[in-house]
Amino acid sequence: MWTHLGSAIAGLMFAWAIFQQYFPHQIRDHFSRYGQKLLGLVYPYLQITFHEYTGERLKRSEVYSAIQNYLSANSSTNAKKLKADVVKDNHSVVLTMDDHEEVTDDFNGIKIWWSSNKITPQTQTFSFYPAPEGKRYFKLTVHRRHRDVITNSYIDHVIKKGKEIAVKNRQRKLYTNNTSDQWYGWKATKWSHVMFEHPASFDTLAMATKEKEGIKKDLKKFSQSKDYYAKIGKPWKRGYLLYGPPGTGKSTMIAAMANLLNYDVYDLELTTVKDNSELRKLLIETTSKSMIVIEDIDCSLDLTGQRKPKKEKEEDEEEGKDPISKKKKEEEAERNKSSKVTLSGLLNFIDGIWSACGGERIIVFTTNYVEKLDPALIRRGRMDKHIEMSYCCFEAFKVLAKNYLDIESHQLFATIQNLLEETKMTPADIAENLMPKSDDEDGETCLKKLIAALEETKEEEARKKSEEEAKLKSEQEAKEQEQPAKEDEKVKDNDTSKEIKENDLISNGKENNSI
Ligand SMILES: Nc1ncnc2c1ncn2[C@@H]1O[C@H](COP(=O)(O)OP(=O)(O)OP(=O)(O)O)[C@@H](O)[C@H]1O
Ligand SMILES: [Mg+2]
Repeated sequence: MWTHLGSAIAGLMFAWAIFQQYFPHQIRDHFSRYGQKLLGLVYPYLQITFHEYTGERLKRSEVYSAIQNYLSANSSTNAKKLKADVVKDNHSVVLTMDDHEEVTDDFNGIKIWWSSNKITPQTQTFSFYPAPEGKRYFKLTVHRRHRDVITNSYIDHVIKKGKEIAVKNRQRKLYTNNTSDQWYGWKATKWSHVMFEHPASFDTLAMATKEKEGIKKDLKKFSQSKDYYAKIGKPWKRGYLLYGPPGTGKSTMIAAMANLLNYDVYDLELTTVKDNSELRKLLIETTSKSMIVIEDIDCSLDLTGQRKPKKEKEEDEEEGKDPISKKKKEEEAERNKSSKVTLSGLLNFIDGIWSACGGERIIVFTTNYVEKLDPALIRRGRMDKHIEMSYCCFEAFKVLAKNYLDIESHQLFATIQNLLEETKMTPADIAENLMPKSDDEDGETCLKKLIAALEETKEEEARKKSEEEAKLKSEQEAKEQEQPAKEDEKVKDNDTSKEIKENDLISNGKENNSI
């Protein structure tokens, strides 16, 4: 019976195809409605299509991408024709279904057919531009009696699994913003990117264990709190302020954070952003699961909203000598004249309505001078967590010794611990000393080298301290010497003014008498 029904359907479909091809469209239109209905009565299958591009702005459909990922995982054993895409460090190859291929899937015993299709546009005119790509879509076919299972749970299952596969396959990116004159023309992009391949992790980050664990916990909690943020009615984002002297690991920490959460990084150079509206356009283009980083925020924007290019002082010295750098500097100054990213613009970006688009974002500011920042910029709620990156403590040193020398304990550690408590050395300097410079430098030699460097720093600090104390003392003495001299002058001044007053009185009296 099923074979008869099958051939009847095939016959009907064939007749339908002939009809579509040879009859004028007026007649076709007239019959098509009835034809579809008739076919619908006997055709026992349900078909659902998922197009690659949807909406007027031709945004690539997330559902389509998820299905593509899901099917790639299933189809490589199933489909006969596969397409190869190279992903992740250009090393691994992901196979996806080729156009016009069909695969089957099984969901709780239900058989589902998936086909990948492409509608190629028919262009008759000659054009210099490459022919537009066809419109791709996936078609799901299943028996009608499973309609509820498919629409209620199977499609959700496919999308969820597809997204998980995407996260696993994803090669993360490091974006930097382009200047707006690069935003126009062919292939205009607001952000350029390279693959994000920084090796830093929380394991290799040198800092006190308790603090480190606290930050890791905070980040993990944030990334799993989608529902919580929705419940309290706040956009799903969190601000981090990293502050501390140069070389204490602020940039390293950002890389470790991105690696922990598997996020992209948008490194926003504010000095090249013309105004608030440009800033908004840039940020709207950022995707979720990302970190937006503004390094050295104190150099990028001053409190009045006037822009200051980075490393201005260093360039000033060079500028006089070199005509090229002078020209560059003039151009930069010209650009900055028209730059109007203001503090309020930046605050809007942090907590404005549109900053919530997409969600799951971490905003990080770094600075060497936290005291220079406007309190409005860093108040809790905007920069939710303030992290001080400071000079190397013993716990941080132990991480570095393990990373650089594979040493977890050593008799010299006690000396190093004492010295670290008495001196201020950044993890960057410690790391530099611990790194073997030649093959014959073993772990112990490097530790001794570090001890020597720490002792030198300690002496230097002591010398500076005593110099400062001597300076303070001499200033104090100078002040004290000035004091009696001033008081003498005051007394003298008082005497003279008394004399003048007395003289005035005498002369006034004379005048009065004369009247
Ligand atoms: N806490 C740390 N843990 C591990 N390595 C560190 C740490 N701090 C510094 N380093 C090492 O020192 C180098 C410089 O550190 P990093 O660039 O992170 O410092 P920074 O605080 O961002 O400095 P700046 O304020 O100048 O930007 C890094 O490449 C890293 O190797
Ligand atoms: Mg840095």
